[in-house]
Amino acid sequence: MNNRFFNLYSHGFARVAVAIPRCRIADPAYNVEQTVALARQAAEQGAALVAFPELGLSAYSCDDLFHQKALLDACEEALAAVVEASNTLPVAMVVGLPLRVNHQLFNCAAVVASGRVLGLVPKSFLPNYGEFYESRQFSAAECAAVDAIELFGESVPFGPNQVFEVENLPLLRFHVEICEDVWVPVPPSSFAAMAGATVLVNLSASNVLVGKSTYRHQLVSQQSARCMAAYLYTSAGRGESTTDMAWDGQAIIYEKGEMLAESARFLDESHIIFADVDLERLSQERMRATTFAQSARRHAQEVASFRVQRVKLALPFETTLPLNREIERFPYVPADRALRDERCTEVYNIQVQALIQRLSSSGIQKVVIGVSGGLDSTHALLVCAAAMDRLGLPRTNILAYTMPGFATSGRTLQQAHALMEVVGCSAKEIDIRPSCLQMLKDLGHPYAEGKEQYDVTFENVQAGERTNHLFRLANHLGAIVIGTGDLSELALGWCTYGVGDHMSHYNVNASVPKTLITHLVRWVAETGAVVKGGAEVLLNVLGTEISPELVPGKEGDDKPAQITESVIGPYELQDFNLYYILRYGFTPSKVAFLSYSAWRSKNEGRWPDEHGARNEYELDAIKRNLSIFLFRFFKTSQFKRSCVPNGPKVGNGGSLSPRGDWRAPSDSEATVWLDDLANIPDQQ
Ligand SMILES: Nc1ncnc2c1ncn2[C@@H]1O[C@H](COP(=O)(O)OP(=O)(O)OC[C@H]2O[C@@H]([n+]3cccc(C(=O)O)c3)[C@H](O)[C@@H]2O)[C@@H](O)[C@H]1O
Ligand SMILES: Nc1ncnc2c1ncn2[C@@H]1O[C@H](COP(=O)(O)OP(=O)(O)OP(=O)(O)O)[C@@H](O)[C@H]1O
Ligand SMILES: NC(=O)CC[C@H](N)C(=O)O
Repeated sequence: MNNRFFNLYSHGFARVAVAIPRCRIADPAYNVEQTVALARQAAEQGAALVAFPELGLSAYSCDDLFHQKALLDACEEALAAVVEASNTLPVAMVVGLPLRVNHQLFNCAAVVASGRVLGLVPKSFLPNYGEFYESRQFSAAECAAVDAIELFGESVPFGPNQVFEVENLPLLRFHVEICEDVWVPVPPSSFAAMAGATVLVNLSASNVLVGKSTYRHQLVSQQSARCMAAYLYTSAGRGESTTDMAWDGQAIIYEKGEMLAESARFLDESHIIFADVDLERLSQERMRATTFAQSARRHAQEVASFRVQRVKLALPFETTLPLNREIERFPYVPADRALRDERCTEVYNIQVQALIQRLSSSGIQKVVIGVSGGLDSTHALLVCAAAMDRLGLPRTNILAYTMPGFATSGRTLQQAHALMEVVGCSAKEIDIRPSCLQMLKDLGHPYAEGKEQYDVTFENVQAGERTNHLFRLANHLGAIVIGTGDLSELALGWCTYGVGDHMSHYNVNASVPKTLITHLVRWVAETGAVVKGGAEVLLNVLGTEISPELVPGKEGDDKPAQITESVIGPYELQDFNLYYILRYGFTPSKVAFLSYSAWRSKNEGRWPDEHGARNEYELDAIKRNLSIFLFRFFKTSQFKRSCVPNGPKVGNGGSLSPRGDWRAPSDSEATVWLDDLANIPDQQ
């Protein structure tokens, strides 16, 4: 078995931990015991990094006891014990202690790994207001006159501007700051991020006050977002002095503005939280947002002052280590109900606003749309209806046509009529078969002579005739043609080029993926937004097998002969692939690992609650469908995307417009992506 594939470290992730030991004031021997026990837990879980609270080896609330030699000596002994333990624990530890340097006392973080102190980081900003008196006992980092000290017989780098790199996991580069450091207008970690740190660690004490927990979340969320980094936050807990303050022991981990883990607060015992941080995603984000580098250039002097300390860790690279992080099945559709409702409202608003602007600026008040009774045209029709309402125009200004061809089923035809009626648009039916037959005759196609040759020409003649009718109707009636093709179809090249459903005057669906369209239509059915009393017909549309209906089924069979997803793969998998490849540029093997984490069992993870069929996929199915995606996306479909109609970008998952999000050559090879499939085992 290929264990490496099933190991999160193989895919640019790192497991990190934040630990909050129960402490005793001025009792380093006790505190180090608790600390090492938690570090052991972190190592057992395969974590590469674990952070402990500010001044954790002594306790934060020692006040003037910090000037007692016995306590300071004991803290150094405790640090030596941490170093000793690190010989057998393959995890980098960041612990807090008071440290004497040149007759001054510093509030320090010690970074310990592989039997060494890699570096010592003094606190830059000492709070001395309100309940804090740190300047009474400590000196700030800038007061230090040295950049290294002798400790345990070795020279150890000393200073705030240090980045620690795990050599055999080079994306893991971390920086350490201490509590108040992140509360100032420009925290030291901002410069560290620009100097290449992907993980920012904060050792805090932070007494608890009402509202403080929320504020810490805001700080950490913002700092991680702005720095495009992970942020690990500790605070002191049970055992600190309550003479004048109280402590809640809050641990939180964020990644680029998103919370990954949070501890309970006010616990009596030691506790630890873990998160699997996607370092590769952070690296990709920084590469894309080139203003990150511009900011680094503006602060070049400070950024250049960072020193890098390196260490190798004996991490569990070869074992199975599955991801312990929620990967949503539907990257475009949040499982959380409230978030989903918010997203649906927002997407409609964006699409409607975009169409309104186009109609207003062109001075055109009517739209032409082909209504098939399928999902995409249903959604586009709903957007048109909402736009007409907002413009104060009658819905009869939507000139909707259903155009049965050789393979249109009774079910979709009936659905199309029911839909147009419930929307209240102007509704007509045009039989395209005579004009298609004429074209097939002109082409000399065998179907014109009664032969059952259902090839791509046969298919595209129908798609083309529909488009031809729609454009000429638009000329004739003073309207624009509204496109319906969605993002997923464009990704896979699943549309008829040029004279076909590829073209329109304005495509409201251009950047909406199929899985989201499904939810938008369901949302309208549930909420009664846009169409009152339309639930039944919308649910029927949702319950219809997705098919282009271009090839007739068997005589008397009302089922479509073409099932789209049996050709191009399940949309739920292809949308997953699309999101991670388009948005983050991940390798196919990483996408497969994520997809496997999300889709391997229908009984794990959250589902959008009203979701219909619940599927699960084995690794071979994930790999097979990914292969279809890669070939179609990279090798055969870009020419269709190089010229697409105008249409709004709706989400950060990206659009495929060559004018915006996706510029790519139409004649590229797909080899590098297809070759990477070899890194995916066929079985779990
Ligand atoms: N790299 C390239 N650069 C420029 N042109 C290129 C090209 N590769 C092919 N071509 C040309 O393009 C043609 C292929 O493109 P195209 O004419 O579109 O035809 P094609 O992609 O072969 O067929 C359209 C497919 O989309 C499906 N479809 C159509 C309509 C709606 C839906 C739906 O469910 O939504 C699905 C339909 O079932 C069919 O399988 C080739 O015959 C060739 O002439
Ligand atoms: N019978 C039809 N009558 C009118 N327009 C049609 C018909 N079939 C297809 N079209 C037009 O061509 C577009 C593409 O067809 P396709 O079958 O891909 O879309 P759909 O049925 O709306 O959605 P989906 O692809 O999700 O089933 C439709 O959205 C519609 O605008
Ligand atoms: N230890 C500290 O630096 C505490 C100060 C910080 N503002 C807090 O309350 O979290």
